[in-house]
Amino acid sequence: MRFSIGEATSHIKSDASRFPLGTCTMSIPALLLRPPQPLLRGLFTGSFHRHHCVSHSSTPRGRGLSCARPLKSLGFQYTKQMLPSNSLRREFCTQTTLKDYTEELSDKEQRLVDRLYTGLIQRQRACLAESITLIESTHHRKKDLAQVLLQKVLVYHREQEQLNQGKPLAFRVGLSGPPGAGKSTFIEYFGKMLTERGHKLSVLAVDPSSFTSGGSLLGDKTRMVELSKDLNAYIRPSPTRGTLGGVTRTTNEAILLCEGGGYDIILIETVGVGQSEFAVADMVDMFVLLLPPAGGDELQGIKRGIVEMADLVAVTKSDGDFVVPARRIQAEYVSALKLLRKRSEVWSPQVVRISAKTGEGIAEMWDKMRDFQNVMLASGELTAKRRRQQKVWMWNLIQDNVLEHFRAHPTVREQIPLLESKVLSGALPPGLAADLLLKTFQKRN
Ligand SMILES: Nc1nc2c(ncn2[C@@H]2O[C@H](COP(=O)(O)OP(=O)(O)OP(=O)(O)O)[C@@H](O)[C@H]2O)c(=O)[nH]1
Repeated sequence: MRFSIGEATSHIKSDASRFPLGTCTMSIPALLLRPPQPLLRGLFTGSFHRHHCVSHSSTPRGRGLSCARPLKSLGFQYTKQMLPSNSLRREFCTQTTLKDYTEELSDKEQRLVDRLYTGLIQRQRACLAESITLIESTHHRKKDLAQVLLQKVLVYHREQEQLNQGKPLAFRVGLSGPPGAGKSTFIEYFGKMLTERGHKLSVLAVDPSSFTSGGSLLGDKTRMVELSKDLNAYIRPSPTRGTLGGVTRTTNEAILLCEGGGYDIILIETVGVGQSEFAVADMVDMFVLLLPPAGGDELQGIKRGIVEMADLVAVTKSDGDFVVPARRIQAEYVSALKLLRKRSEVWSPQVVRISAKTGEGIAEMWDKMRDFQNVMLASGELTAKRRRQQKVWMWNLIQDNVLEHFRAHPTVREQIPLLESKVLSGALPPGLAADLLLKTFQKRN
């Protein structure tokens, strides 16, 4: 009896909620949400064909172990709890072969993926840049190729983490602050300090305005002139494609590529006035907020929620005439943070003062960041946080995908304007309109 991994992955997807966190170790690559055809085929060439998932009569039904090897070689790690019942295991393994419904990657495509992957893990910046461009592509075939590449990188990433005694390969830091807070001046100084200390730093700038303006303000290299010339630093704008899910997906995937490319500190920069920092906070180990030594008015744009997410607040420009206001802001935030709900058992958010002009406080700030990383790692909170983030990431992608499918459904699309106008005019309650649309969607699915 033959079974398909394609079916199996969709099974994992539909049953994800049945496997409680902690009973299974499974990375949830984006591909599970819309397994692209060439991806699946790309993954299963080689070992899959050799370990073809055929359940012979001698194989006890339900053991399902004949599929373990190919799955594992793809980076799907699981424990027995992932296959809790015989029937589930049977379903998992009783399908048609993947080969039957996937086409081959063309030689050219295979060569492209291989070249990017090899270049990436050999730490070639050009290959990293090209790989990120590939994952950002909206072209459907390129999106598929990107997923093949990502899955390869994910497997490599996991191997490297195992070699590193299970410790994360990189420290992921989110950095936010209002316009003019001094983010780029800080990153320039901080980045140089880190590369001089032997680190490899990647700066991914998430710029919500880039979608509408067509440009990338944060990723603009003129903002960090010195750092952009540094061979141990890589600066990259991360366009959002206008959706929160867009931020999550592209940036998350870019993080993975940067880590695969040997960068051990990943800085994700956002402007702290929109929604993107909330998405970014769900993909970093530590969230740092930069605040200028300014009065309430200038900080109006900063959302309260952002302060609550901060593990460290740095008051910038603490030099010259700004020292006094910087001290005042520091004291205000120390008091404010005390009132916030504790988010960690081992870490309380701190407030420091820095100057990227004089360099004062920046080495100390880095020490605090390392302290954070160490205590969070030692307590297990960092690992738990990363696991939670994987789940959030998965659900963000599901939400995005489901909504996209829903809106693209021909009958639903046809009915939306009418039902919307009825809701607007008060002729139909929103709940009923939603039910009607959902029923239409379900009927055709
Ligand atoms: N005195 C002083 N000025 C600073 C410091 N850091 C930045 N500035 C100044 O503050 C202004 C804004 O700095 P940027 O680094 O461009 O701020 P940003 O947060 O990147 O701004 P956006 O690019 O608009 O988001 C510039 O004029 C800097 O020269 C500092 O440590 N001390």
